[in-house]
Amino acid sequence: MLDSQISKPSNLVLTLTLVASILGFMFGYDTGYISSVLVTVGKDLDGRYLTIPEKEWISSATSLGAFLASLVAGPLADAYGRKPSVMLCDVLFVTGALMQFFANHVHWMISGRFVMGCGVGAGSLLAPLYISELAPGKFRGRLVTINCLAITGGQLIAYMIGALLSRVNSGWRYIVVLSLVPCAVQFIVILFLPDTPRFLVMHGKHKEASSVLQQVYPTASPGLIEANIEEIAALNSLLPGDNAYQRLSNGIQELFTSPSNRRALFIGCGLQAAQQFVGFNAIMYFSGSIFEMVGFRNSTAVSCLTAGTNFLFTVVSLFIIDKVGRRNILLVSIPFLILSQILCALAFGHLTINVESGKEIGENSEFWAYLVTIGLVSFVASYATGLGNVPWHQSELFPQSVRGLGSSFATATNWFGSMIVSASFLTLMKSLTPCGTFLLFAAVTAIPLVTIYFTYPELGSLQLEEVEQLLSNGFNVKRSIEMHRQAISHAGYTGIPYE
Ligand SMILES: O[C@H]1[C@H](O)[C@@H](O)[C@H](O)[C@@H](O)[C@H]1O
Repeated sequence: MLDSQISKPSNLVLTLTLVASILGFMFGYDTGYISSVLVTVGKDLDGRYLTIPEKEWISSATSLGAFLASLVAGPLADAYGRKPSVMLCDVLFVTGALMQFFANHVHWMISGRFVMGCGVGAGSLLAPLYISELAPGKFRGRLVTINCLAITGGQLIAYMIGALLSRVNSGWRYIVVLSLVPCAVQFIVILFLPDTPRFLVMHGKHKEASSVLQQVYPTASPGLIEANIEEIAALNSLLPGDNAYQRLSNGIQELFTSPSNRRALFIGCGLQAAQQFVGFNAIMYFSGSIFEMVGFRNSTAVSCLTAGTNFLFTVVSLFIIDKVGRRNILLVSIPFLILSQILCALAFGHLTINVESGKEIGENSEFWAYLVTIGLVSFVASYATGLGNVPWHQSELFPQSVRGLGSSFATATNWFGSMIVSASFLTLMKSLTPCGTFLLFAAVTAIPLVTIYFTYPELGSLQLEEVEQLLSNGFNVKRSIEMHRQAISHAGYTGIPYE
């Protein structure tokens, strides 16, 4: 009802979306700069070149921290608030960045990446949660996706700065320290912003919650605002329990015992696992190293091509996703992803590469090096259009009572996958050869293609309660496609999933 009162998001909603999206930007920046750091760090740590396991540890420490933090971030945000949790992320970002900036030993660098990773993981859960709880239903889908743009935008900027500073002595330390700027901005601005109405109601602060809602819906009458507060309170009390711990354990029980929640969890975690196990972050974290191996002299600059493609196709995805549908976009983009992986494998098969030294060896033809580049760019483009974006719409899978918890599990699956891929990529390249590694990625990518075909219904145009109903007695893929078709042919449909 409240949604009909407004035609555009209020200033508070826009400001908060932008400020919360700094978490997405930090996610992108911190995971993005490692690609150039790995090739420019030289002998700055422990006075010698990094070994393969050290490189893998430096990149995967962030994913490990993020994995652990994403498990606790949901309950933490429920206990202490979204706002203090975001501020805690900033403290972790700053501590981690300073540890890396001053690092002279590999273990300090790894520890700094781990601490920073804790902030990245918690932030990857908090940003969509903060935005979706404050945003009016009819803008929610689009506002949440601004965070996805911030992630890939952060990665692109990290790559560009990496390329600019690649010839500067110890330039990598400046790339790291620059990340302090957005955190500081976020920490200061968020001090002046409120927590979400849902959190305030959860903690009995009804007066504060009404004042926030009034800023979200400036023209709504006090009566309507009151009714909304009661609605939020009723939804909050769906999960029984006298304290946060009891509600958490009841929530876990509900998530695993209700058939519709179990299916939602299967889809949410499955999509996030697919997003990572197709191997995309092997490119994101190691593209500098890959381009160096195939013989490009300015590998950090060439890497900007992949980060730029990722950003560009995320924009494309945002414009078409609601019309085309989440399911269709995946079913069309994943076959292109597989073809691109096979192309990379084929091209790598014609190059002589020493993964250990990270340098090109032998008489390699430029043709195959360019073909690797084309393969990688089309890998990134097909990924960004579908798998890079769709899994982050995870919160629409779960009913309000277990939304935070369900999203926590899905986010943790994402970081678990990211950790495994980044910790094993160079070892796989060495033991299976680059050709074998990309063939393995192609084989792995075929699994989600088949699974999505049989079990992922089209949810883009459904109301939240309809999602729960749809999943209650099966995956109902056919029915969901029919419902989506009807919704898009319906004149008033705007393509916003929560409307
Ligand atoms: O959605 C994001 C995005 O696609 C990033 O480029 C990628 O590095 C992340 O792992 C993913 O979660």
